[in-house]
Amino acid sequence: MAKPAPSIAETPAWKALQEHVVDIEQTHLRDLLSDQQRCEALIKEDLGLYLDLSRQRVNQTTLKLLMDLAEASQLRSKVEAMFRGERINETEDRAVLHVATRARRDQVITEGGKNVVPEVWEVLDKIKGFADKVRGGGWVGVTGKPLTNVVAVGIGGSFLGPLFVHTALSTEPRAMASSRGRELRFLANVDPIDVATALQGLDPETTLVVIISKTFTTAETMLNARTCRAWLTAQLGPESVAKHMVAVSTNLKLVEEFGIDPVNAFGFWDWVGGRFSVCSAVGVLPLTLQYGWDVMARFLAGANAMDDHFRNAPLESNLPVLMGLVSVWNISFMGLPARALLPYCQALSKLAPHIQQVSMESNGKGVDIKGKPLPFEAGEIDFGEPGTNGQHSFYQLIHQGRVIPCDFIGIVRSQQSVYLKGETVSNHDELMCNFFAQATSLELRSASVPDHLVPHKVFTGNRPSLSLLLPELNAYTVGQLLALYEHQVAVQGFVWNINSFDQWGVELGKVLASKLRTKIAEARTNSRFMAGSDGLNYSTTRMVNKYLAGKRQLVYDTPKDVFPVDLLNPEKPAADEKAAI
Ligand SMILES: O=P(O)(O)OC[C@H]1O[C@](O)(CO)[C@@H](O)[C@@H]1O
Repeated sequence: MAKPAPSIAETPAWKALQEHVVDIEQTHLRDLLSDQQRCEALIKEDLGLYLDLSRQRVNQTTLKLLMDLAEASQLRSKVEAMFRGERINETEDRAVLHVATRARRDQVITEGGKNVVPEVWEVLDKIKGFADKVRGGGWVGVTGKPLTNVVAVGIGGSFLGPLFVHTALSTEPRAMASSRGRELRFLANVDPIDVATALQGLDPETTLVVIISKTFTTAETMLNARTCRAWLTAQLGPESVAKHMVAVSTNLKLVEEFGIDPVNAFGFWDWVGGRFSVCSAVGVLPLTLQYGWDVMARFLAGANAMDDHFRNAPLESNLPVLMGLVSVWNISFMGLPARALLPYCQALSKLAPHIQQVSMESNGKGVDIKGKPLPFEAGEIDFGEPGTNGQHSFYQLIHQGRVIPCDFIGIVRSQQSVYLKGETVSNHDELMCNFFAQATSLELRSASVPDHLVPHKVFTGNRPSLSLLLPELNAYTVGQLLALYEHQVAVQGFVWNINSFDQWGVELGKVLASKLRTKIAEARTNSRFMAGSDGLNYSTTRMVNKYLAGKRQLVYDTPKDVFPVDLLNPEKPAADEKAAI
């Protein structure tokens, strides 16, 4: 039997980095920053992006050792295997080809020996054709009105990426112009409050509902889909589904069973992971309906440019590779498992929620790709908020509490320019002053204060961060940014030798929720509280009974086969309240 490959942690490259930590710990970041040559070596410019890694606790030796680690982990060949369509998602026996969803029409990317790019473009052309019709009034609702509102129903990867891109574009002048008079909303949470938020004020006659689910089995999405269907049909009749509901899925059979004409379904493939699916119909359909094809074509081109860079640029100047290796350094060697994503741009307010899923669902793993327990902790704890809001929230901890590596993201030209007469600087310059100041203040050590306040006011500094400057935030650069972070996460996983493309950890919760659904339905149907014999532990049984007793009635009213219109009408009491009156 072949001897199992040694863990990456047993390689000389890993051990050399462990030993190197001692050297770095002796050097304060302020001193590292005084070496201009070092700084130059750590500032990279490509594709119009400016990446400054000089505020990381690394020197040229660290970089060299990280390159050795890349070599030891066979990073290059793993990246190639991904682009070549090999089944690197071993536990699901799937290729990982989200890069194909933004391939140029003339590119060749194969899966199972077949070029998949023509199929990708078939769907993109279908999206363009459909969106042009809806936007141009060639596709109207059952009552003949144009469909100006879109509600995208989906969760996780079928929600967070599209929301991130929508938020990034909704204030961009060109995208704003092309979306005038249109509205795009999202419905993700199975909480009926989210239904109310998503549908409130919308007229079903002018609303198109897009159900987005890779599997078309996700419980939350399917209940929300049925709820939206009930909302539409209650007011427009069952025939409205054909005109007001379309779907995005890999499971076209279930789409049809749901009642959506397969002609109005937009497919994708099992080789696109949910959290990497923004550039498939998952994101491109709702976003093209909102912004038009030209905008979305630029978004795809931006992501594609970053893919080319990731595949071809030398490791030493490869932006996602460098970001990935530096984060592995922070997490696995410097003992800094968290990272704050701090865009100085309100339009990037949904970057952190999206990257949380991309990163934490991908790399939150405890075993290597062959199933062997990892001798180190993989994964990164990601969180973030746009500056300057974050400064007035959690930055205190970042400055004087725990050490959290920060990604500062700044934009050279704002989407929205304001410069008031009498002000020293423009509003955007004011924002960017904070961007520059925050990165600098994390590196400094200062103590010029009265003695008794020294312990409180001292900044130990020496806190790593990176800065990324984008020339502007438009569809193209949003595509670049998305792909940059997707690939950074892949680099981490390749180095740790884990499978970044499965997500078995989220399955148990789904199974238990389903079991509880059955139990709660039984309790309500039979008008009885749960007993210890119901297969749930004491704690759960007690809390569920508290919940059941807390409702105004243990047993439901007869369920409604139409949407409770009063949910969206504050004038009328809700159904539960009526029952209690
Ligand atoms: O698109 P689907 O199949 O509804 O899945 C939604 C999400 O659920 C997950 O499987 C787990 O939460 C994600 O990976 C996925 O993005």
